[in-house]
Amino acid sequence: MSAAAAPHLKIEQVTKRFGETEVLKDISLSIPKGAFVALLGPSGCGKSTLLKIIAGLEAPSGGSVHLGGQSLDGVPAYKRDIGVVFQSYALFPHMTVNDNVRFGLDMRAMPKAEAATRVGEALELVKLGGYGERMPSELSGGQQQRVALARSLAIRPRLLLLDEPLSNLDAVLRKSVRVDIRELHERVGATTVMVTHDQEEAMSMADTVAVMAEGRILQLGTPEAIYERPATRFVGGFVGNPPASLVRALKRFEGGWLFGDTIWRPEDRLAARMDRFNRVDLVVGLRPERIAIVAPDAPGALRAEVRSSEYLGGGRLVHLDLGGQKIAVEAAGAAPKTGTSVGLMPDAGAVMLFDAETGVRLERE
Ligand SMILES: Nc1ncnc2c1ncn2[C@@H]1O[C@H](COP(=O)(O)OP(=O)(O)OP(=O)(O)O)[C@@H](O)[C@H]1O
Repeated sequence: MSAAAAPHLKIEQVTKRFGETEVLKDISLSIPKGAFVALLGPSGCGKSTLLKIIAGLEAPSGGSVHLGGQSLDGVPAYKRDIGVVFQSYALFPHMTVNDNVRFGLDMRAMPKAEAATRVGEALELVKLGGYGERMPSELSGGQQQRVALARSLAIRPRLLLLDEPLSNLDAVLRKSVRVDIRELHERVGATTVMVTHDQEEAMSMADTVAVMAEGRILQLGTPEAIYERPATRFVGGFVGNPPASLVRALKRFEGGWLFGDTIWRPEDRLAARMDRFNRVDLVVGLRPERIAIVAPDAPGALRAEVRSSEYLGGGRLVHLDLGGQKIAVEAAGAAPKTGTSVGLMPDAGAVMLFDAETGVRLERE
């Protein structure tokens, strides 16, 4: 491998135990220079622990971490040249914005004039030039988070780690800071690893997403790949807003599948796909935005009963009962009446088929 192609951050077979509990199980991940990677997973899956191991705030039980080709084994956190932004922005309340941003530079005993230039540059980067003399209490939550980012960037880190950077912000600010951080990444190109449990954040900000569960990486890929081709039922049911509905189907006869107490005869091409696996039991993943509501007796439609609907501004999310299983469908126009039967016509190309036992997606490329 040429030096240029070597990964900037390389995590190899990292494990972590706390007493008897193994919270990270054989994690390997290679991240090229300039990438923005999100570690996405539910609470407790080990993503913060992995971030702390990279930062040097926790030691791994096994495996290794290399940055820029150099082993970080035994290198203390402050010597790693890694910038970390935590969810609580942890600004010093009694210090001005300038002094907060300069903090890491003072720790490195940088000459005053050079430090002042760096502070100015970092505040410009986060669009807070002119705010240097303010106290943190005179800034909004989003601005405070940007000061925390500037503080991390001022040291020109080899790696930027973001631990749930938006979770202390309200819903509106969260969306604008999300765009700010992404645009900052486009301009600065700092290699970034962000931890989040919010799939929308991960999918919209990062260019590579690592979906984690129970101490393992289940899938690593672009947001598009993870959305279009989830490796497992867990990933399909975790990403997407709202995520895919996962319904269990039992084969009744060639071309006829039972969902609870409802028989479905999918259109020929889809029926052939489903029959091909010669299984009696499948989990079918259906994306709410890839299903049309049609007449209940339309050929190839699934029959379901409307339970409720939510108005979402641009459309509605209709919740239905499919032979005792839940399914959600995005619909434009008026809400279908609760209690009525409708037909659901999935876009055959977007139907995902999973092994009911292992959860692994069938038809993997
Ligand atoms: N210092 C510790 N001692 C013992 N157990 C710990 C310690 N730190 C974390 N754990 C446990 O390790 C598991 C993973 O924790 P971690 O914080 O990495 O998860 P997470 O995916 O970041 O979750 P969250 O989003 O809730 O922070 C959890 O079960 C947690 O209780």
